[in-house]
Amino acid sequence: MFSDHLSLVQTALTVLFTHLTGWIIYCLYFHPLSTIPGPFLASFSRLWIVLKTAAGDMDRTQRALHREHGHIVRIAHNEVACSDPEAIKIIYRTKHVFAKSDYYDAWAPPSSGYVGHFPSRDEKEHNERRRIVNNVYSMSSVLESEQAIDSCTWLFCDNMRDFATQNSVVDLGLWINIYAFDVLGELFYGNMFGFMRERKDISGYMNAIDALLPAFSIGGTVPSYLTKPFLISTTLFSPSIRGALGAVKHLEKASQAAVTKRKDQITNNKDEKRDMLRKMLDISAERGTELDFTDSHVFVESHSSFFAGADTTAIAINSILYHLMRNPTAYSKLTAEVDAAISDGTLSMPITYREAVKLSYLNACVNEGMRLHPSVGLHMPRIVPPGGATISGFHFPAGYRIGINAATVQYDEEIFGSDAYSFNPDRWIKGDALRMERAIIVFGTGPRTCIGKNISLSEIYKLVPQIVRDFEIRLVEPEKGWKTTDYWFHKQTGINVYVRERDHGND
Ligand code: HEM
Repeated sequence: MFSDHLSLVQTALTVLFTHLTGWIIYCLYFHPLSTIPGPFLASFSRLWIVLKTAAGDMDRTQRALHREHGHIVRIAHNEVACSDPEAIKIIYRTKHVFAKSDYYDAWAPPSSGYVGHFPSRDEKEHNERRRIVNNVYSMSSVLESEQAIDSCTWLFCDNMRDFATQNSVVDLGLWINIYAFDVLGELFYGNMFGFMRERKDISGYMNAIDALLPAFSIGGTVPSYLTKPFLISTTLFSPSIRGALGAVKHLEKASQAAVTKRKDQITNNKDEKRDMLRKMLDISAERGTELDFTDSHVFVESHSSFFAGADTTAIAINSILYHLMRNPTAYSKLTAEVDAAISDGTLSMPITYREAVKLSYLNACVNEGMRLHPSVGLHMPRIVPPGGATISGFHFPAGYRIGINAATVQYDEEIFGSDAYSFNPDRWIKGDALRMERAIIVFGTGPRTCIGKNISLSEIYKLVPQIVRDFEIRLVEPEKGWKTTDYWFHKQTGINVYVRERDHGND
């Protein structure tokens, strides 16, 4: 009896071993991607990409891999990372698109309807749904709410003044983050959520996003049949994920209540604000039936902006300010440019977006801060469409995954020069800016490019010069770098600063 069991186990192990050996040999020598270099573990499984994503430093890992192997690296048996600037226009093209891969399924809410712009993988449906709201996100539409952004900027500066008087250490990263949440509250609900007023992470929402990001990033990289079980088991076994989901639910309820309240005010003619929420409610009221754009779509649109838009914007602003603090020459040049523009009247107070974008050195600092530390630090995977594609000299059959990480392509030394790893805003003034711009994918590109880009740019171009004008900020421990974690959002922590209010006398 015992020996029967033993031989059964032996047979099973032999079958397993033979199958695994056969699979590895196939992947290494006969698979369509077999000639592409990369880590051994990645060549026959998805284990490498899962483990490296879980480590939270894929940006550095991928840069090292591309330095070693070139533009094309196999990061799973069926997936490739590409760092070739020339490939951007192929992989993220607008016609015969490379659809989003199943990575994005992990980010989709459990829903039978449209899952939202970001996770949607049905390119046709996405295109139709996005067209309904595109105008609401245009720069002219966002700037109709410029005063709302100003009110957040004033509150931010008031708090900084307080800290300056107290000479206390400020966690700048946290403050920029809560600023970005409050701006979205103003734009999408006509009300700040009160993060800055309360000086805290309301309902633990920021912590909730931090807890969910690793689960979604890893859930997207495991084989697709494991995505759901992985997400369910993390919910069951991780108290922090359960807590995070509770916080998200809480904010969802608050958002729903805000939408309902606004609708009531509109019905009673007590609402004159032309913010994003109002514009979307108007679309729903006027053409909702024809477009199938109901209040619940409006709610998803507003709520998902919180998830997608606050951290990303904060990461960009943090990167610009952090690099300026570590590069005193650049910081002084920017301060001089802003001061001069205020003195000669080309920049008003409060600083307007349209005036700020005309400042060349500010532009250079913004571009350089987002180039060196893109807010999304993982590659954006797509599926090679029918017919296949030739990219960087390799032919890829249909169905395989390929993507580019902004944190690799934006370090390309051919394009950005041998100092591509350094913060050097002057490259945007002295170098070939158009050529460099073509290699920048901070906001993605093609049909899935970021819908909230104009919101972020207006925040960045208004807040950064305002801070530079009103304050002098310096790192508490300049020799100590920030800490970063890369779970799609490439977040920084440890940007502790001293703030001093600048004295402009009578100028
Ligand atoms: C500096 C700030 C931001 C950065 C760097 C950024 C980055 C990106 C990137 C790289 C993508 C493309 C992802 C992909 O192709 O896989 C994207 C898409 C998206 N972003 Fe942003 N984002 C920012 C701000 C915002 C804001 C403020 C919002 C909302 C208010 C937003 C909402 C979205 C949405 C909904 C998508 C999906 C678009 C689609 O597929 O149609 N983002 N973003």
